[in-house]
Amino acid sequence: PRQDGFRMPGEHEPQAAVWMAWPERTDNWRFGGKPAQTTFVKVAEAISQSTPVNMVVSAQQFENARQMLPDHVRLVEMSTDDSWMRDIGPSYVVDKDGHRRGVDWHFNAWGGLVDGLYFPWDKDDAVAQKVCEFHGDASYRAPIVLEGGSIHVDGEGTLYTTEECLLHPSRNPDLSKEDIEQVLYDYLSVEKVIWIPSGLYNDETNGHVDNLIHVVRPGEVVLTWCDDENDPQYDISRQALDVLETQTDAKGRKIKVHKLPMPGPLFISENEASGVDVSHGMERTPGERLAGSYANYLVTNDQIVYPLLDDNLDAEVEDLLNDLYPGYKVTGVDAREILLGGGNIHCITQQVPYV
Ligand SMILES: NCCCCCC(N)=O
Repeated sequence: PRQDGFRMPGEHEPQAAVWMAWPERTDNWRFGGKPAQTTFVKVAEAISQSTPVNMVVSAQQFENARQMLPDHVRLVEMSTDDSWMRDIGPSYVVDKDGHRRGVDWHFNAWGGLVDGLYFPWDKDDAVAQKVCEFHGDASYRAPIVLEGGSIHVDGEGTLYTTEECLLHPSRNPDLSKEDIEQVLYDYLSVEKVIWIPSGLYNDETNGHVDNLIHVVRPGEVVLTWCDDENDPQYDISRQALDVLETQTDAKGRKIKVHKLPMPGPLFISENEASGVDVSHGMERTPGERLAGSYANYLVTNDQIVYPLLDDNLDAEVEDLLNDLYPGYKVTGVDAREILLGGGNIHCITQQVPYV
């Protein structure tokens, strides 16, 4: 049903909790998921300085996760297929009277039987409703396949996404661009969708927008930028800039674009690839180009938690984020292990709005 009066708040708005899901899938996380688990602990510890963290974990990993995580991180036993809470969790909407509910998108592991990353994905597809159930919030099944990492909103009617992902035949092949826009209008109360042609080069999610841009505040975004005209990212980022600079947002504002340097380029090493079980959906071969992006950070209450990816650029990015987010705490976490799994800090987190 339409979410009349319910809108998806921006990530910069107050949050009650952030959800994550404990990594253990050995065909996505190398060496039995141990390095990734250590990284997830660091991300959870950083976020929990600003917002309570709930960590979904399997029964099998419960004891280990309990030992590795600080006591103030709450564990919730729940079945999943993998750990991408941005994509399998609910996209929360709120109304003016302090009510909230979750939009529960269909999930098909980033492409289903066309170019999905694993099979099956039914446990992941059930997570959004269970997260809402935990909070005693209603959830609404939306009539399209969509991952939360493929959309960014400003909370004031504008939604940013990529055509590469939302119009990919592996998601909703029977729906037109207009049909998909209508669902976004109906379920998130957005008034304008800004369609960026492609996402980050070689991103296995088919170019999720959260790996290319982030919304700093209404009317202002960061964009992953590359100045090497021989790099495939060069044209992709210029196409995105062209769209962002020629469109206006839902409130008629010109969009201010801040360039974030692209890390690397980064490639998976022999050692890193060797620790992953063989998989039919995910490429983890030595020399594979990694979809690294500093835009894949989480805004959570008074803190920015961003990925440390490239020794030559991390400090510059921290300065940029400090300039863009005055008054926020800016925390970097070494995110190489998350990147090896195909995403980053924004992809492994999902916020619940404070109402
Ligand atoms: N291997 C799966 C990678 C999923 C990345 C998720 C995201 N929101 O970018």
